[in-house]
Amino acid sequence: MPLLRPLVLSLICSAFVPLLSFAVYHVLIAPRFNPLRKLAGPPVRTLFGNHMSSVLDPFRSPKTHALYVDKYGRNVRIRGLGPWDDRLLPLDPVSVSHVLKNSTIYEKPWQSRRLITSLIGCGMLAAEGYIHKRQRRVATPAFSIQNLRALVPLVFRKGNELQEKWRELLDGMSPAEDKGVEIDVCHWISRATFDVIGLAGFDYHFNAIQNESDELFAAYKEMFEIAVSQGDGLRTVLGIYFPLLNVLLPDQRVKTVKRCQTVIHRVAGKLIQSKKTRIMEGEKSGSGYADKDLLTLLLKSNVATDLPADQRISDEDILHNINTFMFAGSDTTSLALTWTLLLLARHPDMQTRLRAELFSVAPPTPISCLTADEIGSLHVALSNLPYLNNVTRESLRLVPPVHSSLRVATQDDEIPTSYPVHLNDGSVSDQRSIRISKGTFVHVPVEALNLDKGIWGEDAWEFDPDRWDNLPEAVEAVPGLYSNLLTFSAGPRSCIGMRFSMIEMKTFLYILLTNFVFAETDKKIYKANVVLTRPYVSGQFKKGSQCPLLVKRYKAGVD
Ligand code: HEM
Repeated sequence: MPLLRPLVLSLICSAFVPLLSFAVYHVLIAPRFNPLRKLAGPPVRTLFGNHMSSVLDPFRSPKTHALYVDKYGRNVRIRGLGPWDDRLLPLDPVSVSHVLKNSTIYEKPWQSRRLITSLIGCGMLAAEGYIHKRQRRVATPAFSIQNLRALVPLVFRKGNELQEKWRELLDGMSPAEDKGVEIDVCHWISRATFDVIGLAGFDYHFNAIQNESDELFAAYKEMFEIAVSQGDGLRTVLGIYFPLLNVLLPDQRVKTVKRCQTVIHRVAGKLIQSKKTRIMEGEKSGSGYADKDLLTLLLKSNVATDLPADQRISDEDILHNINTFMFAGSDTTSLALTWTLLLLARHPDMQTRLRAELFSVAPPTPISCLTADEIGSLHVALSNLPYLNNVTRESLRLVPPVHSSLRVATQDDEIPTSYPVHLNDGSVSDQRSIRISKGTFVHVPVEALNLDKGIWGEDAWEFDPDRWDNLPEAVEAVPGLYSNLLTFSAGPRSCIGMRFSMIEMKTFLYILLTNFVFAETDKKIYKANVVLTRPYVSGQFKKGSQCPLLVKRYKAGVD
């Protein structure tokens, strides 16, 4: 026994010394040689002080970004989690564009990928490199304009079902003084977008507008709520760095995720198998299989004869991507719609103008009686309405559901700049690039570029759909998959579902605004970034995201 003690001590010492050296090197030495240190940036007052909440909290971030541009220029050094984590915050459109275009150099950090993978599997959101490329290639045909057109009738159907449900709610209550009935539009639209993505994604009826009892719906909902819950942050972080901990000592969060995943695996796995069988039977009989949901299209694209065998993806990957569409495609769209309705409630004149434009293309027949062709024509008419287009773009500019994103440099790089670079010593350099070393985090500022007064003009923080008829020239430099906005990101990792969400947004706006009038309640609604930018009622954060609005039936001439 006495002999063991020195042995244990020496073992501890031999583990402790390398660990300490590692920490000292990364915390105190390596940061001194980080080229980012040369850039100007806001001061850090304590050893573990950081700028995360100033940059990420949408209540503060617009002012923070404006102040940074003013004081430190358009490429700013900010502090991440600790002294080892100096990050680049590029507010120069050329620099942001470089980061997003070069997705092999600037990858998503392994920490966020591991967290996403632990919930929904390694689908397109989490995968990198060759695996991501293969998945994106298989999924791209499913999102073509032609294939999405086939999904339009089901979006109309669900929009109409929501409208009928709200009518029932209004009929069941007697609104005082005809002001309208308070409805949490955030909650209801989220149920409807879940229904849409269930049907469009894999032909599955959640029926969430009617009730929330479906087993698969409950599993997805619970898992996504865990993803956005504050929970025990430290335990979650430890689980990311030491995944074995989740296996050996699972906490409540890990157990719940496991339970949800078991349901999803069983129900969605069965769906995948039955679709595969039907596609094969269709091929054998020569009659084909005509369903147009994303799962069918993914499966077909995966067996297409022009796709080399090594480019195909497994059934497991297919399931992970269906999970990914559910995760990436439901809350984002419902939040975009919720924010648009809130903005229109705050600007009744714009709501009236938009409603008039929507009525100008409304067919005389109720939606439930329209043929597929008539719905197709209505969809085309809606796509071409200029004010609807302006309102949608403006809302997506002003409140992008994805507030910002993160990338990490996988190699040393030079990032081009188009504005003078402010340096740490107070000087301003006209250098045309900045050096980034491997391992540096880059904050992708979606909201910041969308709201930049130097780009969009002094009224950039206001809701003004008409701005889109006369944009400042500087807007052209902003990278973006959609209308020079970073809302759907840009480059090879931009949003694959952008067109689909536009169909959903415009259809729902058409149906809801031609049936109802929306007004604000006296509750104050504010934005908070909880994975996505969500509405909360002031003083009721613990109740979760909500957006109560006064809703009443539209009556011609009483608008
Ligand atoms: C208003 C609605 C939406 C917004 C604002 C939005 C926004 C975004 C953004 C900003 C990204 C890039 C994320 C990053 O770089 O970290 C992204 C990626 C993605 N989105 Fe969307 N999205 C929306 C709707 C949808 C829909 C409806 C779907 C699917 C049906 C979808 C599927 C995806 C997928 C799969 C990715 C990952 C793409 C890749 O990495 O290759 N999104 N989205």
